[in-house]
Amino acid sequence: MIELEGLTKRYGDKVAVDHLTFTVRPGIVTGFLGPNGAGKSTTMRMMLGLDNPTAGSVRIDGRHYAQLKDPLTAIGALLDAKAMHGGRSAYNHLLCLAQSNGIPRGRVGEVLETVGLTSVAKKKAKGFSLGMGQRLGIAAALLGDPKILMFDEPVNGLDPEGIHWIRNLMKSLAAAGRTVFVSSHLMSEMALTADHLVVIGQGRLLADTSMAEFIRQNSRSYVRLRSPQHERLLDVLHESGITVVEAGGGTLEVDGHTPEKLGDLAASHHLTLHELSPQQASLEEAFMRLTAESVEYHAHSDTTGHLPPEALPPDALAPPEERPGPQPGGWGASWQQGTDRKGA
Ligand SMILES: Nc1ncnc2c1ncn2[C@@H]1O[C@H](COP(=O)(O)OP(=O)(O)OP(=O)(O)O)[C@@H](O)[C@H]1O
Repeated sequence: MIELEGLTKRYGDKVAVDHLTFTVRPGIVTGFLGPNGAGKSTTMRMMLGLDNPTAGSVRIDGRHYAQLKDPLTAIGALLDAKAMHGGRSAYNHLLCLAQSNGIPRGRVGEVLETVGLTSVAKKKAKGFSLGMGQRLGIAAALLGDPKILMFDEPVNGLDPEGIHWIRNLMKSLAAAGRTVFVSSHLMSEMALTADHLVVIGQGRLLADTSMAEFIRQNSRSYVRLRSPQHERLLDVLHESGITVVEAGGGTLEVDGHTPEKLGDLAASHHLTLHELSPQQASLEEAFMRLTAESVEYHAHSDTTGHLPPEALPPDALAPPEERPGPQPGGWGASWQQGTDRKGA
């Protein structure tokens, strides 16, 4: 369990993390979301004792990080996959970590096997691709068989097979009773992986709730209708006092009424329906609605901080399997943190 209480970090005038209080519980995957610059990495660094809080505290199973004996056996983390000695082989990199934390040598081979790097164990890490580096970072996190695992953008650079693998790994770690805390900008991936969400914006807590509740509270649900007797259907709906939005392509959208009621209404007027489908917004849309006010870095010209509806991705309402990944250069495109900016 990770417990944050009033956690705050200031860099000069900049409040990077602002009185965060929440608990990350065992047995589930908790997703950590926020727009660029929201304070996620800073929060994770303070959890690992890499940055000192200006105020507040973090406890790892009841203790401050500095009080942990052999910290890798209590909490394993992937923060920056490139933060390793490139001249060392993957095996030696992990062996050094193991020796400094009282972890038996045999565990190195085990974690290399788990992440699929056994065949390149003797190769120097500087020749690794981004995806291989991520796998090595994950191996380091697993090395001490810790009860708590923390991953900052773990799928960054992984191919589809790798993404599938890390998703299942996180779920199985949680199912085994471990605490799993993961940040990602890939909303479709987060929707498939996390059970619970902590969302921050400009350093402040915006939500701490289950995935289902988060989407329900922050998104619109409606029914989509399509009929070859479009005009007649519109008339029937209007006559029944039902507000309709014409969504283009001959589709109609209705809020606040069940598919059953709308289907029965159409049938009672002998109207044919080619579509009658309940729609639930995606995690991406829910996230963008909640954080629109706190997005620091906009890719469009609106300076108010509000995202107009037309700025939402056109696929935001599509089911996850039909949604493309984040667009290059869009808000969803993640960028690897440079250590220079994080050095304080
Ligand atoms: N060492 C530092 N010195 C000064 N400001 C910093 C430092 N590290 C972070 N910040 C600032 O603190 C804020 C939070 O940054 P942080 O990297 O924690 O956000 P993030 O949510 O991880 O962002 P991203 O999604 O882009 O990775 C940003 O405004 C950032 O510029």
